[in-house]
Amino acid sequence: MFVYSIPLRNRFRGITVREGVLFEGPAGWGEFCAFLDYSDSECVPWLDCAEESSVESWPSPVRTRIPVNCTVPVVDPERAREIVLKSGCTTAKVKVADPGVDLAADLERVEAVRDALGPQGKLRVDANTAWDVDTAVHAIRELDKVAHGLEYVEQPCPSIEELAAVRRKVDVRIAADESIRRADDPLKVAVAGAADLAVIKVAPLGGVRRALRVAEACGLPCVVSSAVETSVGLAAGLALAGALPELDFACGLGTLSLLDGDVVAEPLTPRDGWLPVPTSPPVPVLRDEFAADAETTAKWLARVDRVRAGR
Ligand SMILES: O=C(O)CCC(=O)C1=CC=C[C@@H](O)[C@@H]1C(=O)O
Ligand SMILES: [Mg+2]
Repeated sequence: MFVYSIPLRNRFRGITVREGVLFEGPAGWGEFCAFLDYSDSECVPWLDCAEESSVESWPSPVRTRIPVNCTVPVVDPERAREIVLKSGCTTAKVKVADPGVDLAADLERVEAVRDALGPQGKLRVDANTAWDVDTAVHAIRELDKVAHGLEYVEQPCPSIEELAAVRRKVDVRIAADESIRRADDPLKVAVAGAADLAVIKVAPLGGVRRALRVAEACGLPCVVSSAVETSVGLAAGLALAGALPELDFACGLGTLSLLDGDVVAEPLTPRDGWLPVPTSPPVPVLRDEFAADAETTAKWLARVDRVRAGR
């Protein structure tokens, strides 16, 4: 097992360093990198996903490449513009509503991203559960105006009931993320009519096969998005996107650029907004540069043991 620690280029989701474990099995390499705020029981599907990659081959893909969005963290407008232009992507996802950041700053960031994308580009935002219903309705209307049309808003509020209420009040499509990846039952969202789209992440859903079953059962158009993994974990997300019977939206898998390094020789960095669908996980080159220190290594190995023991 190799425990890695890679700095992020910009603070994202409250973290500045990404950590995780890579391990090899008969079918190749898997990555276990559940965020540290996930409890041991919430980590079980993440470990299942890593094990699927290392012991089983992935289902056959129905496409060879995946369109991806660039991901814009909560940065100033100039940096946001730079990220979009450098990415080569025609779809951008902008993070909004971070703690302590007001709507005016979000509006400026979104305006800069629209400017960089041009009128044809698609622009979506992700509020990561930050708003209540009234705040969401107000913010979405304002953001939609400066964006000259939002493609969708990801997880504006925490609960399914709130998502459904916002969805009834705004014209912008609602995508569910946390309501799927941190839910006891990922299908409740669709049943409640709370979202127009499902964001599916391969690790929290327990691997490619299980995520395909969730996609089919929820019956909503899907966007596959990453958990900010190295190329080893991203490959599983691409295998999922490659195997989905239908894929009508760019996926949030262009996240390698959020990390200041990677563990493979040929990183899964998008070219002109596309990533290839791999048929097996890439083999990492285990360099000292990204090896975690002894304390971090011990922490992750103990976490793997606890998660294994508890399932
Ligand atoms: O969807 C993307 O463009 C990139 C992935 C991404 O935004 C996320 C990955 C992992 C955790 C998150 O908080 C975040 C998300 O909420 O979608
Ligand atoms: Mg999200």
